[in-house]
Amino acid sequence: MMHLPTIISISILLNVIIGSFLLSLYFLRQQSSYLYWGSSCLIFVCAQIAASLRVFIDFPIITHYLADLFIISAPLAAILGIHAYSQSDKKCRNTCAYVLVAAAVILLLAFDSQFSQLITTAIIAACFSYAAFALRKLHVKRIMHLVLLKLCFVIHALIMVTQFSLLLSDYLGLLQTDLKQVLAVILISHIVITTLTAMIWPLMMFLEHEQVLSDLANRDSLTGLLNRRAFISVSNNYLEQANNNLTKLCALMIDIDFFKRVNDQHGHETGDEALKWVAKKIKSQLREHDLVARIGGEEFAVILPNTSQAQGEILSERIRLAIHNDSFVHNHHEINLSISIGIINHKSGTNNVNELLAEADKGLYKAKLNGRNQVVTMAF
Ligand SMILES: Nc1nc2c(ncn2[C@@H]2O[C@H](COP(=O)(O)OP(=O)(O)OP(=O)(O)O)[C@@H](O)[C@H]2O)c(=O)[nH]1
Repeated sequence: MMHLPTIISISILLNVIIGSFLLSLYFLRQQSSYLYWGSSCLIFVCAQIAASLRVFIDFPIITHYLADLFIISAPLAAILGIHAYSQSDKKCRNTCAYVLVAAAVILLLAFDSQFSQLITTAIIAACFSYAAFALRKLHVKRIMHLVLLKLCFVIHALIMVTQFSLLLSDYLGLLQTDLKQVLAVILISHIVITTLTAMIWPLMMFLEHEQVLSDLANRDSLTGLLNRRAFISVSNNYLEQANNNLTKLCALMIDIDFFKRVNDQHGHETGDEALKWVAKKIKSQLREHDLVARIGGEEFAVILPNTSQAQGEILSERIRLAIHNDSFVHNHHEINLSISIGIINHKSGTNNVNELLAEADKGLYKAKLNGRNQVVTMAF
């Protein structure tokens, strides 16, 4: 059997560290989800300290009543944290306050009886079930962390439902056995899983914000493709590798034909949707390690590593046909789009991707002059 005081001490320490970290993030970024989650960790610490005092003092208003209120407040604060992240915490704040006030009144009438434990357990079981449900509102890219968090809440809710059933059976005199051991195991699970939940949340938030910052710096916000700066930086690495390994690499410059007409005839919003559609079409024809970026208004660039000129031409033709043979449909309007492509195969020793793109651009210019909707290959 695990040593309960040791587990409580470790949990208090971890929750103090995580809670303080989240509160300092709140003061730095002024995002209330950090305030709620930080408070949730510190309230849970207060709950553990108040409940642990039962061994030393006989003062149930603190060791039972206050401890129970803290135990209920911790998941309520976590729920507010979830809603604050999806900016829907205003309505939820009142509901949480009502639950807390109702619990405070009911527990005041029964805080020194077995009944208080039943009420506390029922409320936190409901809180954890709701928290798992509320997570659906979070739009995060790291699904794995979200699944883990949901799992923690669901397991926690199940543990609390088990405790509630045992306590109720005992209260009604249906059980002949001593519940002490089982309740101790449930208590340990409650402490461990709360601490685990407190650890997953900041990790998920941290990685999520890193992703947002990285996207802001490296991605085109309309299409989600790389922007010019990130594209040039990664392409130069690809070029260096191609030179070192003596492998072939192709660069493509792609431009949508007569795109001004799309904007003029259907409006800028339709033009934006058309850009997204073309970006998707281009990406759908590429391999995972090919690079694609939107480097200008209606201009895209592609780098194909480990690709010979013949392979690059086949792929360019595939991209062109994917757009030419399909129609972009928006607001019930069917719009036929086409693209022109300039392609160049790199010459060993070329170490600046801008040189390659300039050559591919010459091919693109020729394709436009020749009547558009075609691929033109350039050679060094
Ligand atoms: N909707 C939308 N339009 C854009 C964006 N960036 C550039 N454009 C438009 O793209 C059009 C580009 O037009 P042009 O450079 O004249 O070329 P084009 O009409 O595509 O003709 P060719 O390239 O010669 O075939 C302009 O009307 C720009 O306003 C954007 O982010 N969204």
